Amino acid sequence: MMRSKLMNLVPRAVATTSRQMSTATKLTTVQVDDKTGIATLTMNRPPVNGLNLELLRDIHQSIEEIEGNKSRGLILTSSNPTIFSAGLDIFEMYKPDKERIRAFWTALQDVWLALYGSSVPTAAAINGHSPAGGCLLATSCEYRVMLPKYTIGLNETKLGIVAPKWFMSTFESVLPRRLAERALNQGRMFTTEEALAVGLVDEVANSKEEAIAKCAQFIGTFAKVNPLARALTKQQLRAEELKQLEDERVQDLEKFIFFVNQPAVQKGLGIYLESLKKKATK
Ligand SMILES: CCCCC/C=C/C(=O)SCCNC(=O)CCNC(=O)[C@H](O)C(C)(C)COP(=O)(O)OP(=O)(O)OC[C@H]1O[C@@H](n2cnc3c(N)ncnc32)[C@H](O)[C@@H]1OP(=O)(O)O
Repeated sequence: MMRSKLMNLVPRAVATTSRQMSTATKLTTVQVDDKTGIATLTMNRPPVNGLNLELLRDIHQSIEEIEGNKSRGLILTSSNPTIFSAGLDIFEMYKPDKERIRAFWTALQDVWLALYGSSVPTAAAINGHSPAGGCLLATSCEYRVMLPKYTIGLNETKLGIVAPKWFMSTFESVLPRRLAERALNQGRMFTTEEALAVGLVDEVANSKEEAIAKCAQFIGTFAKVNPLARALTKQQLRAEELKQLEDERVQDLEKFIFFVNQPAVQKGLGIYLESLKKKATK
């Protein structure tokens, strides 16, 4: 999959303005800085950037667009001032529609394969909370800059659900194995400060603009590196995890469908949704 993307790695000419590649009618926007050639992909699904089918499809399309336009890098961020992404939209999994839930999980697989396997350098400007699926998106990138006083982590066990293997291996590609295992079992959410201390994020910034600038600086470190050599190196390092999901996509989908339809899981998701609603009315 990544091999075809490598064809796009011919350096592009740089101009001095920024241009909008996607329209705001979608749940994502892509803005390319023509000075740096770096694309910023912004998630924009109020209220919390819950990853539903449509947002996942738009994220996937935007990543493909960025790959196709020979951008020099991809920065993932959110238009919400306090939330990067609340993770998977629980309404997609609670009392699910039979057809839609299959499309939903397939779209999530597509996004992960495209982002984790992206041929361009990737960074996340984490400008708010980033639980579960939000953490998956951030850790699929090569670099993370986070704003203070937010939280990030894979909290699935706290919801009574189990993160699939590829969520775990993405997490483990960033954190030491022992720490990743403990955090996954605990469903631990790290504060920005804790995330920085353990290496779950690389830097802290005081504003979204600063976070984006730091991400761009990281991407800039590859300016003098041959893009094809860099992409092939990244591809080799990530090949095992990517191949595992590519080979087991159907089984992964069936496993998810079986799991999510278990009465105990449905009950747990219902209780969790109620607790989120109660929190909102307090
Ligand atoms: C079965 C196998 C699957 C394995 C993989 C699963 C991966 C996942 O991603 S599961 C989802 C995990 N996500 C969470 O646990 C996050 C839950 N949300 C929160 O913790 C908070 O909402 C917040 C920190 C993200 C934001 O807090 P705050 O700014 O205070 O906003 P509210 O809590 O008031 O939320 C506003 C609004 O949005 C609804 N909502 C929040 N998160 C989700 C979500 N993930 N899915 C659907 N809806 C969500 C929340 O209920 C509020 O709704 P209203 O009360 O109707 O306004």
